[in-house]
Amino acid sequence: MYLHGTSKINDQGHLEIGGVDATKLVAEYGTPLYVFDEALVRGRCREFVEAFKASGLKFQVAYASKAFCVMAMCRIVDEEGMSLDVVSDGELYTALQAGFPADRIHFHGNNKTISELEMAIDAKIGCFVVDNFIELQMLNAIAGEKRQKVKILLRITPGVEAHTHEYISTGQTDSKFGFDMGNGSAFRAVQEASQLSNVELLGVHSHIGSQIFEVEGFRMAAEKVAGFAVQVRKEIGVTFKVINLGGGFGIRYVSEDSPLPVAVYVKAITDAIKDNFGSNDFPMPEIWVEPGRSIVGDAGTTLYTVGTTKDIPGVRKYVAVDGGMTDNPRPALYEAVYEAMLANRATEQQTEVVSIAGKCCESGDMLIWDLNLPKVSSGDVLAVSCTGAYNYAMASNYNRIRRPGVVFVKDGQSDLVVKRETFDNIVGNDIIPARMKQMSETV
Ligand SMILES: Cc1ncc(COP(=O)(O)O)c(C=O)c1O
Ligand SMILES: N[C@@H](CCCC[NH3+])C(=O)O
Repeated sequence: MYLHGTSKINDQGHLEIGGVDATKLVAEYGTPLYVFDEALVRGRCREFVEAFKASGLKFQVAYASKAFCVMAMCRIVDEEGMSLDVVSDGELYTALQAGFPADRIHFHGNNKTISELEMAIDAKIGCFVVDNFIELQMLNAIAGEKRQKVKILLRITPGVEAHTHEYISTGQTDSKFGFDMGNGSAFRAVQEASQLSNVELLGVHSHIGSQIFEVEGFRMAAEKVAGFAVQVRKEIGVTFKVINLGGGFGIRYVSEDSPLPVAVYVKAITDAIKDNFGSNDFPMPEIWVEPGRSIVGDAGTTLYTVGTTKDIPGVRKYVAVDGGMTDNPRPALYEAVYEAMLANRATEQQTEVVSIAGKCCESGDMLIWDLNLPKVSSGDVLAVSCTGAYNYAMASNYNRIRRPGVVFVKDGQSDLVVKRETFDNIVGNDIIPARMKQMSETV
């Protein structure tokens, strides 16, 4: 398993993260457990901020909180001086409860409800990323009722899509998100927005995909957005002050993955903006990005306890852990691949190939296929790396399994930042109608 950030193997032959022995974390907090390497998270935030500073452009780095949104994470993002992107009232509420400055919050989403818009306007958030014409009119109307003028970006689909390792230039992009540039709706959206009295159009936003390993797609997107900006300035006299190029920067899930250093992605983006805008007699816009996975992905490790095994000679050995698709749905959803090791026997020779099964009542609940490990026993601690993004965030209570706790580790210290769910959490919202209580009492 690739050792990320501060992870290392200590003198006891155990995995250690943030200076804390994984077996100690298991003894203290139980399993499954999400463990975050806080120094790695902060380091990534700083890499983005420093790289943008080096460009000399005005910028905002907004952490895409959909990747992992809990109050302690919002505190880190605030302390690192970044902005925060939310996509629902739940994420907005989490940020506000954590004391995140509202004016650095950006609100995304293709179907924001009236109450979400009201909540965000009341909180005086920094920017709405408007996705469609209905939202644009709704936002203008609600802002008017509240006697406010709100800042917006328009989300446009520039016709560049990243399919992990390659990019396609599509004419009319088939996407549920945003205003299409190809069919003219992006242009109409700018016309419409610029005439509304309760919105201030700052510029446009585009997001081309996720887990991207090259810079080419960002360059293509910057080029197309710049072309659009120039056209808009010429034909309707509207000048974009902000260009947001979204997120999508790739991380190393498995040893074969080779993401670029953050500074390389950022330089490519800022160079593309400088090239395309500088050469078109256009005032240099502010550049915003929204990294999610690349801030938290490889900082997360999930610790599990090994339970049962099933050996089918000549076929496969299944090793079951006490979590699975409920805490990490990505293998089942996307065939995502992960690396893992025995955290309590990290230096032992790998002698068998096993497949890691979850505990859900579902054949598809497999975390890792064909993993080399030392001979595994019940009670061993399995550490799966790179589970920081879209794991806790997408966890579920399928089979009424309680969501794990989350711990931040740093400099030999561990802090619980999300408690493990309790049985009360599981039944807490259930209601037995009175007539059923009466029936059971009469039986
Ligand atoms: C609009 C938008 N911004 C930012 C992100 C964050 O992407 P990533 O986690 O790949 O950086 C996403 C998710 O893909 C997104 O849809
Ligand atoms: N949830 C996805 C990424 C979606 C990003 C949101 N636009 C994942 O786990 O990789």
